[in-house]
Formats: sequence, structure tokens, C-alpha cells
Amino acid sequence: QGNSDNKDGASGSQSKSPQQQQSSGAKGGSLAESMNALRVAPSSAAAAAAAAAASGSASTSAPRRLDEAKQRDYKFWATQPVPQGFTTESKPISEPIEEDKPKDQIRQTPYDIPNMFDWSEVDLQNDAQLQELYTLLNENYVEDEDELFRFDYSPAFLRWALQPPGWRSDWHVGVRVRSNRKLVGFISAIPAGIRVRDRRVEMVEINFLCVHKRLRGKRVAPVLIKEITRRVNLTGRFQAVYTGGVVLPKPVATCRYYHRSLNPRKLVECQFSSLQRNMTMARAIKLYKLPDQPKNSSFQLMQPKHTKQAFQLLSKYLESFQLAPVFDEKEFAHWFTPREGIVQSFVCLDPTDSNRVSDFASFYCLPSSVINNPNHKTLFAAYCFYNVAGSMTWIDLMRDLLIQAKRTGFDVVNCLDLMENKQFLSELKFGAGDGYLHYYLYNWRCSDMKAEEVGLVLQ
Ligand SMILES: CCCCCCCCCCCCCC(=O)SCCNC(=O)CCNC(=O)[C@H](O)C(C)(C)COP(=O)(O)OP(=O)(O)OC[C@H]1O[C@@H](n2cnc3c(N)ncnc32)[C@H](O)[C@@H]1OP(=O)(O)O
Repeated sequence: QGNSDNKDGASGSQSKSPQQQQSSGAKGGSLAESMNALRVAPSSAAAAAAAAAASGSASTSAPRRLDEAKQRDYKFWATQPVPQGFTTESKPISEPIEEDKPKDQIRQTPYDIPNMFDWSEVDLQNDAQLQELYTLLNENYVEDEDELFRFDYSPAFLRWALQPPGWRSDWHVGVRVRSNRKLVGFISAIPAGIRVRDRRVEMVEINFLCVHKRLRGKRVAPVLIKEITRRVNLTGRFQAVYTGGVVLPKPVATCRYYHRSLNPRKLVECQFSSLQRNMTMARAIKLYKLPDQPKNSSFQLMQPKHTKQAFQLLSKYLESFQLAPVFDEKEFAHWFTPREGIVQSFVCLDPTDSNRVSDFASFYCLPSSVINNPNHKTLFAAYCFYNVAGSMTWIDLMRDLLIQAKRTGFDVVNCLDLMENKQFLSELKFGAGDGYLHYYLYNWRCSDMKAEEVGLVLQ
């Protein structure tokens, strides 16, 4: 019944993905939420949405399908500077929706939250507080709809993701229960220079929005969003970029998840994948087998001596996309210097000049907890990050990355169909997942982009 069958017809398993998406209500929500989209016949989903709308009982959790979204009232999002409705913006524009506010027109004090809660900055330098954030996310963050997997961002990963150059502690916003100080809500911002078409904008990336399962559906998320907006506005930034598996007004682009099985036996045992008809485990193992060594003998972990050239290579490459980060060298070093269990970056060297970095590839390491499985606790997933095929073909470069991921012990490599990734996905036996990731801009209007025009990958 899964709908994430590999569309290339070559591979023998169906894959579901840990991916960025939102859970729904007290039930605990869903990880591969957009996966479900394809599981439901479009007509029945539309009928369900219409029935819910007609009865006035539309779900409070955000929808996963565009046809559902079109019939929904977004009470909070209707008050925000985002494009309203889901019609396509065809004019080639890229501009703010509302003007920057002078500081004296920005609220100076935190938004009110119910009496039993307090705002609380989470100090990630403090190991105990970092552990509290880890626990909140480990128990309450993004799950798949069948409640099989939940993202398990490690404490060290959270530090990396939330403390890039220019990070601010007051953008690590927590909500605690007043009586026992338990952390029950969180949202974060980090600074990022983002180019949207031809405009470079100093934005923030918003991530790790999480409300404890017991507090779902109580409108805590809108208060967290308003409070982070206020704190960001106070620093003179008025735009943000964020991604999610739910449909909100209004995606600037939608990308699809693909999955490359490295350990088919474990993926099947965890119900991440299932064997299709006529596929045996032995055949699946053979199908996904990879060489032991990279084909390019210069393929190696990026070292400090490579950083400057790798930075220049990636920066130039990113100029070809419509939505892309603009890193400086310090930010590049933060995001790409290899850190075990967090991020791995590789370079290849020009065969005629071994001082020249010719190719670049990277992934970040994001395990998921396997929920209630007697045999497996953790699924080890590598997520394709930024890659540049300079001298190699995409297929050769990314096969070498897969080999490296396999050697490091990952069970699966996940990849979005953005940038030039469609060049290698099917040849390298990535299967189409049923999950989609929507990209959003806050307070910015611009025409829709295709997945391959997106050059931005968030954690
Ligand atoms: C200039 C600076 C600007 C900075 C801010 C830029 C905007 C940043 C925006 C945030 C980017 C986050 C990027 C990430 O981190 S994406 C990851 C989101 N997190 C999860 O999926 C983890 C598991 N789920 C949860 O923790 C909760 O279900 C969350 C916290 C998601 C919602 O809690 P809850 O389920 O208890 O709901 P509520 O009753 O409090 O509130 C309901 C309202 O919230 C709207 N909603 C639901 N899900 C999302 C969502 N993922 N983005 C934006 N809005 C969302 C929903 O449409 C409804 O509004 P409306 O339909 O009435 O209009």
C-alpha cells in the first residue's frame, strides 16, 4: 500500500523517509507527512477536506496536501506577511511584502503566554540545557505518520545547527512550565544571507519549532512564531526562510525526497522499506551493493588546506540557482569542516594539478529513533547537503559519496530533487519517497520556483 515505490523501476524496495514534516495533533503527528499525500487517492482527500470544511470541523493541524490547504482557513497565517491563497505568482518579482519597521514601532516586550508558562532562552553552551533541548526534540519533534520514526538530532548536531557565525542566544527561544521548569516548547532562528533571484537579503532561517505533544492544538506555535519574529525584527531583519512538510500559505518551491538504500535488510526490518513483488532479500542486497572504495582515488575528507578553494567552488556554483545561501568563508568553514557524526565534506583534486580542488560533496548525519521496534533503536541516515561536480560526472561523484556513507555505517542516504540532483538520482538507485518538503519565505513575494531552481538545504 505504500506509494513510495521507486519510480525508476530498477530498485526493489519501497521507501518511506524520515523527513522534515510536521506531526499532527495529540496523536503524535507524522514524520513523512507528505508521504501520505500519495497514499490517499486525490479524490477522496478532496472529499474529506470538503466535508471537514462544510461541517466547520476542519482539523486544526496544518494539512499535507495542496487540495486540502486550498479549502482551509489559516487563522494565524492570514495575519502574517506571507502570500495569501495558493494562486501562482507569475510575474518575475522578488520584493518585500511589507516595509521594514523602525525600531520604535516594534514591540519591546515578549508576547503574553498563559500564566503557567514562562519564556526561557535555552543556553546551548550549558550542557544541561542542551540536553533538555535534545530531550524535548527527541521525544516530540518530527515523526512519520505511522509513528515508526522520529528525528533524533544529537546534542552536538544541535550546537552545530544553532550556533553558526552570528548566532544569538536570544534566538533560541524556549517555553517552560512555570511550576517545574520543564521545557515544553522551542523555536530557533539563525542569521543567513540568502539570495532570492537577483536580490540578496539578510534573513534568518527558522527551524526546530516544537511543542510538547501534550500541548498540541492549543495555539502555542503561533505565539512562538510571533515571539521569534519580534526578536529578529529588533535586530533589523524582516525576512525569513523555513521549510516544512505541511502546506502553509504559500510555498515558493516544493521538493521531493528520494532515498538510496545502503542496508536493505535493516530498512525492511524497520519497515522503512518493503520488498516489492518478485524481490527477495538476497536480490535487494545485491541490487544495492556498492564498490568498497571510491572510484576517484583523490576523493578525500576536506582538510583545512582545501577550505578556501572548496568555498570558492561552491559559492560560484550556487550563483546558478534562484534561491541560495551566500556564505562567507567563515560560514562555509562552519557548515562544511568535517565533524564526526554531524557533517562530512569531501573534495576531489584535479589530476593534472593536485593543489586544485575540482569537486565537492557533503552530507549531514541525522539519525531517527525507530519507535517500538524490538530489534532496532536507531536508523542511521545521511542527508545530501551541497555538492559540486566540477570535473567528474554527477554519477561518479555521488557514487563515491554513497560509498563513503556506506563505509561510515549509514543505513540510507536521503536526497531532495533540488539543484542538479535529478542528474543522478535514478541511475544511482535512489527511490522516490512519498515525502515532499515545501520551502517558504516570510515577508517576501516572488514567483514560484521549480525544485531544480532551489539551491538551499536546511538541516
Ligand atoms: C523576520 C523573521 C520571521 C521569523 C518567523 C518566520 C515564520 C516561521 C514559521 C515556522 C517555521 C517552522 C519550521 C520548522 O521548524 S518545521 C518543523 C515543525 N515541527 C514539527 O513538525 C514537530 C512536531 N510538531 C509540533 O511540535 C507541533 O505540531 C507544531 C509546533 C509544529 C505546531 O503546533 P500545534 O500542532 O500544537 O499547533 P498550534 O495549535 O500551536 O498552532 C496551529 C497553527 O500553527 C500552524 N502550523 C502548524 N505547523 C506549522 C509549521 N510547521 N510551521 C508553521 N506553522 C505551522 C497551523 O497552520 C496553525 O495556524 P493556522 O492554520 O491557524 O494559520
